[in-house]
Amino acid sequence: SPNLSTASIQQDPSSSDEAIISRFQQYLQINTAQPSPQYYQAADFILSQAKSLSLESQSIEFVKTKPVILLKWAGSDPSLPSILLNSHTDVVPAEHDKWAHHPFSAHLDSDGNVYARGSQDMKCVGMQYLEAIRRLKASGFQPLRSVYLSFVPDEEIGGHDGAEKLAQSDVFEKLNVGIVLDEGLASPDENYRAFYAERSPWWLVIKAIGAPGHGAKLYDNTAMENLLKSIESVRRFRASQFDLVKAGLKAQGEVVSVNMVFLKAGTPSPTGFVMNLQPSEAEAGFDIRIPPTADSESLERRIAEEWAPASRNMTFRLGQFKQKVSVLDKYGRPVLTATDSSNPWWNLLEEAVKKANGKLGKPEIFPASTDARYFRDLGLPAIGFSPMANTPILLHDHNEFLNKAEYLKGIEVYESIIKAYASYSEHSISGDSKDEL
Ligand code: MET
Ligand SMILES: [Zn+2]
Ligand SMILES: [Zn+2]
Repeated sequence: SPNLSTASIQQDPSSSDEAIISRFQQYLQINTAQPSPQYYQAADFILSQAKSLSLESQSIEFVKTKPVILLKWAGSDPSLPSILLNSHTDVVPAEHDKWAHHPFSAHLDSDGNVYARGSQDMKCVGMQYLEAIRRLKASGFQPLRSVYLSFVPDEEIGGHDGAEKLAQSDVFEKLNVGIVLDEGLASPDENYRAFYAERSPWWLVIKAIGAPGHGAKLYDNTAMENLLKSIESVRRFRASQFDLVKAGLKAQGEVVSVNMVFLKAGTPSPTGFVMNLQPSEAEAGFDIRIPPTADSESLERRIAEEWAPASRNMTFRLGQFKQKVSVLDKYGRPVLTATDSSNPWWNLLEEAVKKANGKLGKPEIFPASTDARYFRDLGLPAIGFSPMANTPILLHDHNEFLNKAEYLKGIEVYESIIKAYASYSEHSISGDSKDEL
């Protein structure tokens, strides 16, 4: 009702800090860890939240058992491009016994820290969108543009059955999205971080073969020796890239990262491995991340010629995770979201964060990968942003947590952003121009 006083808003029990944190905890307590996420439990929870907020909702299974939840807060002018607030529902696994608190207990400690897998990556953001809408609704705000929320599965395993399917669907096309917000990273200092692009993942496996032989014999061309030469070469390259970061010349997102993530070799025996036998095969796996502006062809040559040369009996595979490295979207335009006055959504975000008393650092390239790439590939502007300042970066780490006060502050920041975005009345924006092509 328009006569609702501030006092009566504050009396609404669902808007108390305790109720807000309790809803965050409930979402975190749903075990959506890969490889067997409880997607239906998460869907039920999100749909119940949507109902309490009177948002329109649908659950779409582009792939069976992997629901995408799509919520809508209808704007008064449906002809204007809409806002999409995206978040993923899955989380990476956690080693329970290495955490101070069970990773799905969402334990709130005496400092106000909420411990849980997903507290930073990125159940916080999904719930903050909803809480910001709760506050905007309570204040009587009416959006001009429609605001959509997508809760998507499988981001942590590539997003192929989640955001990628959504982005390529007819359902998505009908949403007429003009701007996408997706995840960012925590910031240890007082400045929030915002991301306008991201690196592409390549997951590389190199394999060496060589003559097997007695463990006591010194000879050339063993699989292990062949693999070790490659590992040394990868390490030199890694150091050259890391040195640029250490010298302050480049940010993490601006160099090629390569990290060895597995080693596989040896002849198994009941007690471990056979010790007096040099194996005939050895493999190593690497997580590589490539900035959009990098020369990926030269990297591919380096892999073929230096890291896995046929002359050293080596082969390599890049599998389904050789994501394209490109500075261009499907229309041949820059895939990097503009962070200058050519992109009104960027200016609106900057102003809205400031208005909520937040500080924003210089826009960056996201060092890992997010679902935002599927939307940028469509030619849409997408900004990676998770409002967590004064917070150690703990995504994918043990004891991931987010402080209650930071979480609550983030809700105010989103309230300000969603208000600014949903009120923005200009028709001609960078996100629309795809229609002209
Ligand atoms: C390679 S798909 C992306 C999964 C996850 N977000 C990562 O960056 O590792
Ligand atoms: Zn994430
Ligand atoms: Zn992640």
